[in-house]
Order: sequence, then structure tokens, then C-alpha cells
Amino acid sequence: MTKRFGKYVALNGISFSVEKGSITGFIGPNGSGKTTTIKVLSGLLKADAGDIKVLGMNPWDNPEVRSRMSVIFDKLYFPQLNTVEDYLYDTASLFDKLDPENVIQEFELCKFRKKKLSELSAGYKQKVQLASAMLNDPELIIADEPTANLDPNARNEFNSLITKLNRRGITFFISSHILSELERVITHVVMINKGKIVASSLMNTFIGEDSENKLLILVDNPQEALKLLSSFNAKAVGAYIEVIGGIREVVDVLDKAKLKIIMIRRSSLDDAFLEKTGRNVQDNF
Ligand SMILES: Nc1ncnc2c1ncn2[C@@H]1O[C@H](COP(=O)(O)OP(=O)(O)OP(=O)(O)O)[C@@H](O)[C@H]1O
Repeated sequence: MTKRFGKYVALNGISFSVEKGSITGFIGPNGSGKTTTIKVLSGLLKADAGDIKVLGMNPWDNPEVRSRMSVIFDKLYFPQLNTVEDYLYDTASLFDKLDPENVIQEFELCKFRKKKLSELSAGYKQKVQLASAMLNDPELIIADEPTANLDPNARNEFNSLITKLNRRGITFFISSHILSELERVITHVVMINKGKIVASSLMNTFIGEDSENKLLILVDNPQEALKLLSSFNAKAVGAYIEVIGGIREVVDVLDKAKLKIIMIRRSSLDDAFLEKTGRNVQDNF
């Protein structure tokens, strides 16, 4: 896919595929071309060249592809004086597919249904946006920096919701300029820099999970986590727990025991980003 704005080449012959059933992270520094790519995939922008298929169809020529996918953004762009209920009922009436009541129940939004959108925290706004995306009963959800404005707790909650929905079979394509923001959830990664794809692989391959890796974890109940993760050689390092193992396996153990992961870090992630893009994640701030 190639996309120019005048003489400026924003996407320079990029090529990648997203596996059905995956949670694919689309990672790149600011200005690398993520939003432009997402606009093309959503049928909002026409590419200048390329063969683009979303759910088997070119989204520009086949607007009906939108009835099988949802797109969400970094913020909830809907008149903020509306209530949560107004927003979800209005959205549901556009699609005429799912009963908004079911979504309100499922996303535990009963308490908030009469609240104005402006009264919600950033985290809840994104939760409501995700709930509204579900009203389309989508096979695919494309999200453009959905956790960019969230604090770590809200980000974790949002990412847990994504994992839950993915287990139901929904494919996710999520952009972020911070790889570590998505490290807990993504199964695949596509990395873009200056309008070119610089890496595209399984997350495990990308971070070298074939070899043993040290992870540092911060959880709400470290004593319990130490016990649960004994087979991963868990040991306490200050407030953190250090384990050796695969990130997804470790997260699964903690999730199953309903322990809250506050942070999980692998230094090699940032190293990989630096190596592929020639810049440090921190440069983006
Ligand atoms: N409508 C436009 N006209 C001209 N240039 C544009 C337009 N939209 C995007 N660009 C340029 O294309 C490049 C890619 O922008 P894009 O918004 O896709 O990047 P991004 O990776 O989403 O960045 P960010 O994380 O900052 O949103 C940038 O240099 C941007 O200035």
C-alpha cells in the first residue's frame, strides 16, 4: 500500500497481513503512518496504490465491510452531553444488530447509564467506546491508540477486556506508539517506521521468547504470586517479582488466579524497538 499527501509519501509500499483471531499490535513512533494506515483499512482514505483487503474486501470499494468491523479511536468522539445510554442506544440503532441492554449488562455499565459522557473518566469513556463497537457484532475491531490517554490501571482494564473479547473470536488490530503498552495482550506485532514496515511477526518471535527471558512483575498480591509462579523460578526483587518464562504463560497464571498485574516489564522489548526503528521509545514523549 502506498499513500501520498501531495508530494509527501506517508506510506511507502507497506505490506503486512493480520491473522484471523489474533490481537495484532501496530507499533510505531509518532508520525510513522499508523493513523493513515488505519484510515485506509477503515475505508476513510483511498490508497494511491496497493492491494488492500479487509475481511476479503477492499474497504474503499466495499463500504459494506464496515458492517462486519468496528473502529475505535483514542478518545470518544461523540457529543459529550449525551448519556452513556443515549450513546449506546443511538449507536445500536445505526447497526440494528444487538440489543444495547445486553451490552450494558456485559460491560457492567448499569451504574453509569444515566451519566453524561463528559462525567466519565478517560478509562470509562474508552470502555463505553469498546462497548459501542460491540453493538456491530464485529469480526474485527481496529483501534487507533485506544489506551494513549489512560493511566496504567485503566489501560490494564481495557487490555483485559480486549483479551476477553478476543477469546470470543474477535480479531483486534491495535495501534500504539509504545510497544510495552500492549505487551501483555498482543499475539502478533507489525512495526512501522517512517512509512515502512520494519518488522512483522509473532510477538513471541519478535521478543525472542524462544530463549528464556527474565520478566519483572508488579502485582497486587506478591506473596501469592511468588507461590503461583514457583515453576517460573520466581523470586522477590524489591517490590517486584522476577521470573524466567514466557510472558503469556505468566500472565495466564496470574489472570486465572485473579491477581492484578500492575506492571510487567521486559527490557528486551524496548531494545527491540530501538533496534528496529533506530530510536528509543522515550524519544516519543
Ligand atoms: N491529511 C494529511 N495531509 C498531509 N500530511 C499528512 C496528513 N495526514 C497525515 N500526514 C502526515 O503523514 C505522516 C503519517 O501520519 P500518521 O498520522 O499516519 O502517523 P501516526 O503514526 O498515526 O502518528 P501519531 O502517533 O502521531 O498519530 C505524518 O508525517 C503526517 O504529518
